[in-house]
Amino acid sequence: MGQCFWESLCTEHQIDQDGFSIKMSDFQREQIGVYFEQQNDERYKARSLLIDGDPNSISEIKFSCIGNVFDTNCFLQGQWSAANCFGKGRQFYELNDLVMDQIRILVEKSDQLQGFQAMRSLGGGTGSGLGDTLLSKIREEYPSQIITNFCIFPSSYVSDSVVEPYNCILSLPGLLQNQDLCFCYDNRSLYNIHKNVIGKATREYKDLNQIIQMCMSGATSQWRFPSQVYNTMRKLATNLVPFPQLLFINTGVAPILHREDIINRSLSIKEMISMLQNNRNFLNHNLNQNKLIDFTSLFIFRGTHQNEQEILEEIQDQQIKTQYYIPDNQKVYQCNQTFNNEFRNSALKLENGTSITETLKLQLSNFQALFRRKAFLHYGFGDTDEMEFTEAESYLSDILDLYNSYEESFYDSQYSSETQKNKIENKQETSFQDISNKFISIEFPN
Ligand SMILES: Nc1nc2c(ncn2[C@@H]2O[C@H](COP(=O)(O)OP(=O)(O)OP(=O)(O)O)[C@@H](O)[C@H]2O)c(=O)[nH]1
Repeated sequence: MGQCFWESLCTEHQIDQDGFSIKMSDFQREQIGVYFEQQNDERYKARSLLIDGDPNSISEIKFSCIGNVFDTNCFLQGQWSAANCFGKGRQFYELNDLVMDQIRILVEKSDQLQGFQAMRSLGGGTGSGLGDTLLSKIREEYPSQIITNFCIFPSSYVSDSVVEPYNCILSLPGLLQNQDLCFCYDNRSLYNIHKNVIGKATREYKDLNQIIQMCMSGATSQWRFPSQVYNTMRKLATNLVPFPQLLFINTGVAPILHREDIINRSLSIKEMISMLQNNRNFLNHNLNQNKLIDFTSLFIFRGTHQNEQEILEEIQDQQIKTQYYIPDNQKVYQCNQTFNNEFRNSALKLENGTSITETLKLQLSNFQALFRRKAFLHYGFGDTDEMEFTEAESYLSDILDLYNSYEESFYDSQYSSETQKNKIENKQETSFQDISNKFISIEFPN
């Protein structure tokens, strides 16, 4: 996932395998310092650390085509894997200090720190456990900085490890306490997208990651290229997260087609918006589409600039089914830089709303199916005791209740405003009063 992301960045900013710029345009250069640091020899180095318990996946990146874009100090690895266990991932004590030292060095090298971006999977022991420890250490040392997470949610469709729901749920309390924004990519939905939309049932990470690559490249494009809309991590986080703790972002992608079909195809805005209305194009599927509400959303269009007013009108026209909890909290950002320099145009919808709940509910029920039977606990979960399992379970249940209460309050307020409206209309008929402005009041739950 990390490799895909950095490959995209190198392609879109015209950086070659050794870190040299190849005909970089001013547009591509202007914000390049956000992700790359220019060395004295003109080469660009990624501002990144690659961390793992065991050396295998790190070696893969080190010897890949983008291996030279990373500084040798960026690769931080232990000697063994966390064996799919959250508690063991938290016990990589020797890595903690190493990583924090390198983070301090990277922070010192930056002129204007925007925040931290983490990429990890929640199903394995290292991504969940070590990720949890490191992010809480970062929060402790840099409390005012924004922390953005790009997380993969596990699925039995893709992985063979049965204890992944434990790791995922155990890592959620830390995620909610220490982070500001979390982009969620559900492996079950990614598998379904490949099977149902592209027509190729695959469990191969390289296939699943192609869609993730498009999402991550798009979601970070407003920081990487000159932009007026949410051009820092903080602006994106403050505008996409209206309620603390409801910080999970779902992503819709258009187009999702065979790569060969996409490259030479130009899609109209209307076609892309229509694709983004379809639940099948989201990285967290939710079948309960009619009842969903959006708190906030950002549409990102990549490719040739279009008239923004027309885009907004098209969104309004097509979004008959989507319900908005907060009025006017829907923004559009257009980026001339195309995805990977190969798509003519593409679009994303970053959405904070109740569509994410299906992924969370599924993880919770998979966790409960194991935990009720105390299954696999005898393998030992490192320093994690049963109380921590129970607390993590109730933490997520509370979050789901919160989503539910927002949904209910929205539909209650809609119902009461409908009743109000009917009353007003009845009154109009009899008294012929001119009521020009009708306001809909929205009640916020406690
Ligand atoms: N989509 C996608 N999922 C991945 C990828 N790599 C791992 N996963 C998923 O992430 C989970 C396991 O993560 P790993 O990265 O193998 O585990 P880890 O975090 O290194 O932890 P340990 O192996 O226990 O040390 C499983 O659910 C995998 O299906 C990837 O490149 N793409």
